[in-house]
Amino acid sequence: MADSAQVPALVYLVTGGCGFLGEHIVRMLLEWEPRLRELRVFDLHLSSWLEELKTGPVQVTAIQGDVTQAHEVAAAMAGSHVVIHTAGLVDVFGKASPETIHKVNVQGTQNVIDACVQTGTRLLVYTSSMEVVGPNVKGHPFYRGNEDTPYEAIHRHPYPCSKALAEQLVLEANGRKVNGGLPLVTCALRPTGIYGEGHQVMRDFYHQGLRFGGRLFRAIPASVEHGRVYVGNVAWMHILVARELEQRAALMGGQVYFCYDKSPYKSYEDFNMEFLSPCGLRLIGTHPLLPYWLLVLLAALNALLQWLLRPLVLYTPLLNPYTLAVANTTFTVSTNKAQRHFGYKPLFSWEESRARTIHWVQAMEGSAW
Ligand SMILES: NC(=O)c1ccc[n+]([C@@H]2O[C@H](COP(=O)([O-])OP(=O)(O)OC[C@H]3O[C@@H](n4cnc5c(N)ncnc54)[C@H](O)[C@@H]3O)[C@@H](O)[C@H]2O)c1
Ligand SMILES: CC(C)CCC[C@@H](C)[C@H]1CC[C@H]2[C@@H]3[C@H](O)C=C4C[C@@H](O)CC[C@]4(C)[C@H]3CC[C@]12C
Repeated sequence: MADSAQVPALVYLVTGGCGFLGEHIVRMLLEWEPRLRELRVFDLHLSSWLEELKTGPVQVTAIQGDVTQAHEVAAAMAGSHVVIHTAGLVDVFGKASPETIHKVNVQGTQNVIDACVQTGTRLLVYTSSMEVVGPNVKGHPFYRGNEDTPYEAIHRHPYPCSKALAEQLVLEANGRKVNGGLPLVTCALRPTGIYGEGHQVMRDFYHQGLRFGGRLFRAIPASVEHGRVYVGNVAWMHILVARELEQRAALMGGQVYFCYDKSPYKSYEDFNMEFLSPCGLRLIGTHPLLPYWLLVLLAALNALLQWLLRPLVLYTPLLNPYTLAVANTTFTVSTNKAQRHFGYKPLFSWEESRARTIHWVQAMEGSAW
């Protein structure tokens, strides 16, 4: 790779670069990677904001493509030095079939690895997920654990299954010889629940609150901790890993890192209220308003309705047996592995992450603000 002197010589490829996380990675790379010569943004759906990025000093190349098509991935990758593979089908609501989720998340990742080998791209950073670990099907809590905390990772849902398989492929590919004879260096980042500007589920909660006259109703006990991390800090971790991976290949190659920052440990709903309260919404109840057994029943009913209605319409409510189990199981991380291995410190403080997210909610269309 090019010398670390500020010669803009590097070509980066970001798959899924138009998604929620991908957009933050793309914008941050342009701001924080002085060695960047060309940034290739590969996505199934290209966003219009890419156009405004094309006027800067770095060449931004938008590539409409599908990670499930090996030849498209290889063509996009030819001549690139680093690939950040963040494209994925994030579906825990039953919008896509299990086969499609597997195809995009697992076969798509295999195609990225194969393209690295074929084209001689040596550095691969993969966006994995906390869900590779848990919560598991038994609902065991993971309380402020780290990358070495023992936990029974057993999944049935297609999304965590696909992320676990894909992560395994990426880690196993570390050290494989790429075209030219040098070894591939890979590593996987595992964000917990990401929040921040552009977060679709936060948008959904906000609009649901507006429909209920500015009220949301507590469903999950406040004592259940759910790990959250600011999107800007997740993007920053990707940029640091990509930057350090070659120099620290022996230490970082084949490793996994949870994504973390200073966001507080709270329940999923209480955490959301950090942003939604200043935008005029209230969370009703200090305890869940419905007993848990009734929520389980409603979630099961939603699953049944989804199945019955599937021939007619796609019914994908937020509440289903899987989302209820994830929201209702403590899963939080406490680690400093990323700091020890590649000097990560969050770029955004909790106060700044919070302020930016609130500002985004307030600017949302239909906002009560
Ligand atoms: N959102 C979270 O809380 C969270 C948490 C942990 C991990 N992740 C992981 O982070 C990554 C990004 O997630 P996100 O929340 O930004 O999701 P997103 O849906 O906003 O972004 C995913 C992007 O991938 C693209 N994509 C999907 N299928 C594709 C295909 N076949 N070919 C090319 N591009 C395709 C989409 O068009 C989209 O732009 C995913 O891999 C996800 O598993 C997300
Ligand atoms: C029970 C209802 C009242 C609340 C439903 C909330 C539910 C939609 C939320 C809760 C937790 C969320 C997941 C969690 O933050 C982490 C991830 C990992 C990531 O890889 C993909 C997204 C996902 C699964 C979040 C999806 C939305 C969930 C389930």
